[in-house]
Amino acid sequence: MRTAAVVGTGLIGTSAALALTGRGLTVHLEDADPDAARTAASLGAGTTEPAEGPVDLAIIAVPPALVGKVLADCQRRGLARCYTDVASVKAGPRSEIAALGCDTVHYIGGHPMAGRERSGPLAARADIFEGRPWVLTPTADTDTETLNAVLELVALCGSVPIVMDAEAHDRAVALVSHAPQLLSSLVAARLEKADETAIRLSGQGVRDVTRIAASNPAMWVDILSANAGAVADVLAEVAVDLGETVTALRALQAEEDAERRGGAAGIEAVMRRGNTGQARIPGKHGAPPTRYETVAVVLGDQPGELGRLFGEVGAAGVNIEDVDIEHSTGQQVGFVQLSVAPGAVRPLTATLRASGWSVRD
Ligand SMILES: NC(=O)C1=CN([C@@H]2O[C@H](COP(=O)(O)OP(=O)(O)OC[C@H]3O[C@@H](n4cnc5c(N)ncnc54)[C@H](O)[C@@H]3O)[C@@H](O)[C@H]2O)C=CC1
Ligand SMILES: O=C(O)C(=O)Cc1ccc(O)cc1
Repeated sequence: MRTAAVVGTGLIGTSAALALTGRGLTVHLEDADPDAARTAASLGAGTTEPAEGPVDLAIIAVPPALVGKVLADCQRRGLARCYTDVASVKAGPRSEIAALGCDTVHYIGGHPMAGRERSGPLAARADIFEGRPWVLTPTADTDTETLNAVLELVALCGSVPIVMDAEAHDRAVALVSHAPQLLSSLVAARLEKADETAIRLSGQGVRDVTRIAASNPAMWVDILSANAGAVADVLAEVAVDLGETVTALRALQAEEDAERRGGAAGIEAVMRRGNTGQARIPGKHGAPPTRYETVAVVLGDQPGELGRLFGEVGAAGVNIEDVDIEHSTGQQVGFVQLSVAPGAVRPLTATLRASGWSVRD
């Protein structure tokens, strides 16, 4: 594949375009909003000049409800030899594509399972897809050339292809993406009118749970409108669990010992089910979950400290698997949690302490 077109140069379109230009492809950028396409081009994502002939692959990166219409329009113009999209839901767009009479031989649905809580080209990054699943939903008649073109796109973006049926995809993302998005928003909504003194106490837990609550509401209305039933099914089950959890918490306040024990058992059960579910989430690159342990280092809030710390960890021959940085309100220090292989915790702690770092026990 040598040439591509990206139609819709928001977060996902521009990120894919950056990944492709980074690998030497020529990418033609289009957007209904010319400013978005110009911004993407200025970031190095490609050119706003139209292609002279059909490109190898067009990537349609517009809101889910517009995928059918935009695909039909691109095919009418003969923009590309093969087409894919990146919409977060797959069954609705597929029905629309069929209803509009699009060419489904040269089209394959796609959904990179990676994103950010921000929108627009300025939030784009070439590396957001690395190691992440990229779902492909071929139609019954998608041809091999189209499948190969999109497999090349997925490989160039560093993602892992997973072929799925569109309905199965939509049920899966209701569980792992769409319901979690709403639950994150619901937890964050509790903070809307909370007392400032309470908000100031926010630590890493509430930050982790509410990160995606910063997402763009308009985009999520589009996504949820196209998967409302499946998401409602998941949330109805959560509502049952919530009801039982509230009952267990009330029981914890009871006078009677037996009732309090029942409450504690209920809470323990929900925590244990959570432990089991959380442990099933795969680690980086879709690998089975790996248990890492953390080394927590206190860091002065000054330029270059993080780089110096990473340099020392690297020199000690330890691979950093993940990093979390926690700032304490009103203090000039932060805590850096380095996730490392369990066997590396003791030697790394000793090495860092020996060179003057403050490592928490
Ligand atoms: N944001 C995320 O984390 C993820 C989003 N997706 C999917 O990617 C697609 C794009 O989402 P984002 O990049 O986040 O949205 P975005 O809002 O950042 O970008 C969408 C772009 O499409 C353009 N657009 C709208 N109508 C158009 C038309 N008719 N022709 C050409 N351009 C048009 C808009 O002007 C905008 O620049 C959506 O289908 C979304 O479901 C997939 C994975 C993750
Ligand atoms: O930010 C995250 O963790 C996400 O999971 C973002 C995301 C949003 C929408 C998608 O269709 C896929 C991924």
